[in-house]
Amino acid sequence: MFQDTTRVDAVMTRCPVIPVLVVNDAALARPMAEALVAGGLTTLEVTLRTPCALDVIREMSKVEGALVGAGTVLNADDLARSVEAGARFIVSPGLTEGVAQAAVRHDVPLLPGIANAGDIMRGLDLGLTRFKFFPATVNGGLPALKALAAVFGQVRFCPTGGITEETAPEWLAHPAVACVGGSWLTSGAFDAGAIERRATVAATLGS
Ligand SMILES: O=C(O)C(=O)C[C@H](O)[C@H](O)COP(=O)(O)O
Repeated sequence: MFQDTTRVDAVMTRCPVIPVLVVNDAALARPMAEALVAGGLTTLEVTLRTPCALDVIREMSKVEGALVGAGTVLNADDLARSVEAGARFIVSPGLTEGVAQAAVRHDVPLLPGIANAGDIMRGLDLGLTRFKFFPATVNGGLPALKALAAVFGQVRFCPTGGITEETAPEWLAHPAVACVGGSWLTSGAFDAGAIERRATVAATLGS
């Protein structure tokens, strides 16, 4: 299997931060996406962790400038439903052959989660070189990523899990880190102004 690295890189390098979104109310999808895009974050990961997630993907995809993908994709069915709803990239917490094959079948960029060297080696065997490092902070943090990056020179990462506005810059400073993911942009009660302000800060991190 072969992954078109250029397409995954296009997803990973648009913005330094990918907001990881858990949206419980589809009515909030558009205003939330608009606030993030207004702040400069245009790559949006909608987790399939709420019943309305596919509707959220549909709604957010209507926002001009937004590149909307699906997160928490656990199997080939999740992936197919996400693509059908309009997801333009797929993020999974771990790496399975089923999800990797489905991404090739549906011709959609995939960012699968890895946690160790063995995961990365299985990914390389499947033709993958771009991974989400998950859960990043509890999994050894930046020292662990540095150790993995030293071995796998061709690999690029999107660390996710436990990263904050304060800690994102130290991750982004590592050359193997293309972007980071995080839920801090939209945490708390919905507040479009606060989301836009946080996005504005996040959009310039690492530059
Ligand atoms: O559902 C997924 O696939 C995930 O990516 C899990 C978490 O939503 C992210 O790891 C965000 O973690 P925090 O920024 O620490 O809240």
